Amino acid sequence: MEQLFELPIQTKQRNVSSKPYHGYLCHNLYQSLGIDDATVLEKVNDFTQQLWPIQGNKTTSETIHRFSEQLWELDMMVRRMIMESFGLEKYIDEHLNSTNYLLRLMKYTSPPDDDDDDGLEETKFGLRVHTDKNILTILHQFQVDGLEVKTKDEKWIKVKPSQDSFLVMVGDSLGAFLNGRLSSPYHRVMMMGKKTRYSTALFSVPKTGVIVDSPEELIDEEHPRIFKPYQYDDFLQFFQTEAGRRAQSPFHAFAALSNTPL
Ligand SMILES: O=C(O)CCC(=O)C(=O)O
Ligand SMILES: [Fe+2]
Repeated sequence: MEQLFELPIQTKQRNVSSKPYHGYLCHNLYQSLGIDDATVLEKVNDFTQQLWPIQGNKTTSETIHRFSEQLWELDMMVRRMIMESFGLEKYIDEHLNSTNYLLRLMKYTSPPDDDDDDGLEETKFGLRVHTDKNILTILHQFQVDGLEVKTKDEKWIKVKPSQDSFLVMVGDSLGAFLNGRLSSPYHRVMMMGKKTRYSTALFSVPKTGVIVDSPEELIDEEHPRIFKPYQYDDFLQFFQTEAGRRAQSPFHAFAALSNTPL
């Protein structure tokens, strides 16, 4: 991670993707590199080739690929368990095959010194409050904490850093697929101390063209359909619009069939 982020900004900016928000991102304390289809070695090689055009970087490619493959296994295991717990066995294969994987490597620098307390919160945001838009996210924060998750009763929980544990987070698209049986939690990153923070996230993302729709087993009189069927890329497009960016819950603004916030 250190080696990647030490590269000059012009180099990191060569990490581009055809999908919005899938390449290099940089704002305030946050920087992030994105690797589309990180479970496919050739695609990881394309990424390292973007950064090191002459000879690529075999060691980095292999490390990223091995890491992604193991997280991919975990992602599939968790999704399988979730589907089984809702009696959706017959959809498991189709569901597991309906996603690609985006790996994000993230670096957060420590906030500037600020002795007076005014406006302090603002400067400490590593990542603003959001829900993930995809299916499932497998997060890892290595040594420095910062990730906070909001509970249903509106309390912020700090996630303790751990070298050997991962956090599994439900995304909007899994919530929609399950007709609201699980919901995507709001979360954010707050940078408090003086240390640089590194984290990683593997996102399972609906493939282009796949319609995210709830199985009929999850829809009945007691559980009416909450979201319209949609294509993930259309949601990303919406998120790029003014209305999408301004909405408190962009996903709700895009796909909810009723106006009552969840
Ligand atoms: O860095 C983290 O721990 C969280 C990252 C995150 O929430 C995201 O990339 O969606
Ligand atoms: Fe997130």
